[in-house]
Amino acid sequence: MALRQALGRGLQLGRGLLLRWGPPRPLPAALPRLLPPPPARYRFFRESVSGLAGRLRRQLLLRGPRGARGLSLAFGLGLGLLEQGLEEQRQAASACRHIQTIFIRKNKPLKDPLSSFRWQGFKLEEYLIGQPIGKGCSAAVYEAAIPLSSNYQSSEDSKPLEGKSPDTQWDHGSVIQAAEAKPIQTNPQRAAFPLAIKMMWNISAGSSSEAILSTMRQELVPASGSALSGEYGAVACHRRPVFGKKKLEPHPNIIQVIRAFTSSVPLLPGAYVDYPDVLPLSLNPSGIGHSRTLFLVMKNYPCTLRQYLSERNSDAHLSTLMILQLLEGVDHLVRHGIAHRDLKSDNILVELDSAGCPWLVITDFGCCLADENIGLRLPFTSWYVDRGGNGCLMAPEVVTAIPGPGVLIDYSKADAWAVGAIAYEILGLCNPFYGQGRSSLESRSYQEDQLPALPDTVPFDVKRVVKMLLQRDPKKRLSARVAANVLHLSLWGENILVPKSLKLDKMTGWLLHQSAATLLMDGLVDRSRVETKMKTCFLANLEYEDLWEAAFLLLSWRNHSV
Ligand SMILES: Nc1ncnc2c1ncn2[C@@H]1O[C@H](COP(=O)(O)OP(=O)(O)OP(=O)(O)O)[C@@H](O)[C@H]1O
Repeated sequence: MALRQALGRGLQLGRGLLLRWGPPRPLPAALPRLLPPPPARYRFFRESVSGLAGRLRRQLLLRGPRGARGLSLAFGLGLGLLEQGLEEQRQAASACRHIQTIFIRKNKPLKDPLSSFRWQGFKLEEYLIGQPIGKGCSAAVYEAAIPLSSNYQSSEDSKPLEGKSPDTQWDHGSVIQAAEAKPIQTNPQRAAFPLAIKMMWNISAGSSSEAILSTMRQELVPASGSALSGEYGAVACHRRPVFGKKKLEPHPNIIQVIRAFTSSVPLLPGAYVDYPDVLPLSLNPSGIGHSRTLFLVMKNYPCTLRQYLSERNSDAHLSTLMILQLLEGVDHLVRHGIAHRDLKSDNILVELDSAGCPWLVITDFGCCLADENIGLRLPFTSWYVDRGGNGCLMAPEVVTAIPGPGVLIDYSKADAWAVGAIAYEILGLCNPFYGQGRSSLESRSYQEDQLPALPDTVPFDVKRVVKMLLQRDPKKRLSARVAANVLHLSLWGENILVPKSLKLDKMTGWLLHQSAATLLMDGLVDRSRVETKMKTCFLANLEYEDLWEAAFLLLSWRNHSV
């Protein structure tokens, strides 16, 4: 029954796609009812996809002013591309736009763990806080739950925050010392604590809510629309831009902060061992922290990318999917005029989808550049200007910049460079910019030919993408979008990437086929699969020029390698 409903929904959405290209040619209304018994299901599914894609293509052909004849013209790469009539290109661009419109709506993150607690979670007292999960330079992160949540199971390790004195509340001895020492959490533990609370250390923001929110505003960039609407932080939603600067639309590969509020600093497990100096006077007579600070509530992820990679060897396909997800996340940021500036494997969280594929989300926006006025071009007028977090993974154009009047640092490809460096870790090697000794490179001074060779098991296209992401010159470097498109085409577009026969109509047909298949997969199999999400991202960001650039690059690399 679920299968039928899903197929019905996929076909309905496909119909929506058809409607956009002209007079509807209705699909047989009885199609979902014709669903054959299980053994034939997948053949039927394949045929449905082909049929739907064929219909989509025919509608597109019929719609153009010059009709099908126009599209039958050869559309090649290189010179051939230049000779094409504008009309054909316009049609392809229009097909991309229409596909994009449909998939943008579908490119939503999964339900957050507090979606059924609309009016809850805006006060620290509502949470049950468990053990520390990790800490960085500016915060400690704890597992958490709202006690009434349906999936909460009481745990001996946790006690409610309210009504306990700091001294009796926690077992200070059972503290996990550092993020990297923590093994990947087991499922029962995470089921008891579906949330993670990040408690910022406040040593310079004062104790008023406004000052805290303003000073720590970068942390709020990935906050959802309702995250700040609680009374406790005394911040109304309409004032959000003052604190959050740019509003970032949700994305499957970007963390969602689902609640954010200020509160008094409580004594949490491990505080005296892990961060005694940043505690307020009331908790530690020699502490320099303020009594109030910012709390951010997120989904609790099982591990960071660093932890995941230290415990598992991923095959080439999974590794490519991981790099692709980071590129999709970075592209989303660039589109919103935001640079993360602190990408590293500790700032990427991982969970597994239902097929066991790692799902990556970029987190920790504390160092990001997200300014309405300057966008991605930071005036670098003195050494006091903050250039971001992670010195080792600072792109060459950022790390070598010299301040002066009128100097601007362009961050539009800086995060893409960091993805290139992290790709080494994903592909099973050490990050070339982390190591010590002679084998380590510095982003300030390395030459591209010094980059370590990637193993033979890494697909050729992936090797080229990594190399092109690590180009010193941002003009020669791939943008996150084009790099992502190259990987998408490499992963699922193999049959259209035939030199000399790459034609416009073939590409458009392939896109329509992918659209129909993704719509059906989304409803039919499991929408929380990484592969389906990635295809949705690809189709939601479809730009004709970027796609051709990616196809052209791929073919030219392959031609040169022969
Ligand atoms: N939502 C989450 N789910 C699970 N673990 C998390 C989550 N958020 C953070 N962590 C863990 O806490 C650690 C520290 O978090 P985070 O990087 O946000 O802190 P930070 O102080 O801002 O770090 P940095 O030193 O990079 O500025 C992470 O490396 C990770 O191990």
